[in-house]
Amino acid sequence: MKSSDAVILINLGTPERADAKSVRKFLREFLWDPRVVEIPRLLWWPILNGIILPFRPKRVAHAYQSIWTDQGSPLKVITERLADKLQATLSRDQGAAAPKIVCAYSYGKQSIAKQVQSLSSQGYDRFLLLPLYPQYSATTTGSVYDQWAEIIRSHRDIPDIRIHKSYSARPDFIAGLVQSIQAHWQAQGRSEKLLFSFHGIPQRNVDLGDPYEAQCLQTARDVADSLGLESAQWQVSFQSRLGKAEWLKPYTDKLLAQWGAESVESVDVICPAFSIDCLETLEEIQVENRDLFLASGGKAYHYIPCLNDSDAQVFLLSNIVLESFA
Ligand SMILES: C=CC1=C(C)c2cc3[nH]c(cc4nc(cc5[nH]c(cc1n2)c(C)c5CCC(=O)O)C(CCC(=O)O)=C4C)c(C)c3C=C
Ligand SMILES: [Fe+2]
Ligand SMILES: [Fe+2]
Repeated sequence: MKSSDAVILINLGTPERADAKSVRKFLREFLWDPRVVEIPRLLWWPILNGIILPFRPKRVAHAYQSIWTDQGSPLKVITERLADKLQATLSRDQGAAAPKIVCAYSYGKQSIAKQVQSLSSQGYDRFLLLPLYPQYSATTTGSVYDQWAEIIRSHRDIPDIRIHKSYSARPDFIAGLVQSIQAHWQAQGRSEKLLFSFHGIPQRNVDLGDPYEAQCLQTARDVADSLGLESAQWQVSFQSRLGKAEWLKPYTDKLLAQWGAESVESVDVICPAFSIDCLETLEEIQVENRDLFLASGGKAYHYIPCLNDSDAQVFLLSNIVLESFA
């Protein structure tokens, strides 16, 4: 490692403000990425512009308002805080050789290309792109590879840029999740079921070769094994689907409603596809799905936060950084 190394922590991105206009702008860019929605452009354009963008932003802006903080969107606030902590830890341990840590987002402000350009102008010449997606999917990490290829294409003297593809089964990632669940159990007691709710993707993507589902199942199994759980005590599900096509099953909301109706009394939910708490965890899982479970007959529902800027997350990422530049 040398002092001209830099790490770009990459997250999905988020609207600039919690209003319909900002959400529309964000969704227009995000949902137009062919990695995210694989429907042919000629078919997708009228659906996006005629059905989704005129109506969805108002409803989603409401959801964002319910989680917004004085500093902005939780996804951005916590990602930046994590970068600061990682920088402090690496600077403490590596001194002058520590790499510079910054954040970038696939959609919205602070793009990966802009960060590479800004770091290059400051003299940094070796880059690690570190997408904060533990499990690889073409819909998320694949799109970071596309942006990496764009950067390469636009340079004559190509910069040294490496990417970390995934970390779904790394022992330090699994240990971080295990510690977080155990700490939750110590503080709040243990529920009847532990649910691993991952962000969904269309079933078709998996049929065409996306390894995301297999990596999610691996993460969950490794954590459950480390906790010594029996198969009846835990389950995997998939949340946040969009549109009418079939997505990965079982669906989190349907499963929770079914459990409530079947007299499952209490559930702990953790979302290991998300490194950082965001709309999909803080609103959909912590509020919407809690209400659903309780209304269906469940008695207690606990959401276990993402690793966020915890020591376990900083430890995991600093290990990845040190290995990448070794
Ligand atoms: C067509 C759709 C989508 C796919 C495929 C998809 C995959 C996917 N997304 C994440 C992580 C996040 N998604 C977030 C929000 C979000 N996701 C979609 C659609 C797809 N995601 C939408 C439309 C939205 C916006 C909110 C909404 O309109 O419902 C976020 C949170 C952003 C925030 O600002 O807080 C994250 C993070 C993963 C990991 C993933 C596949 C593996
Ligand atoms: Fe998403
Ligand atoms: Fe959602």
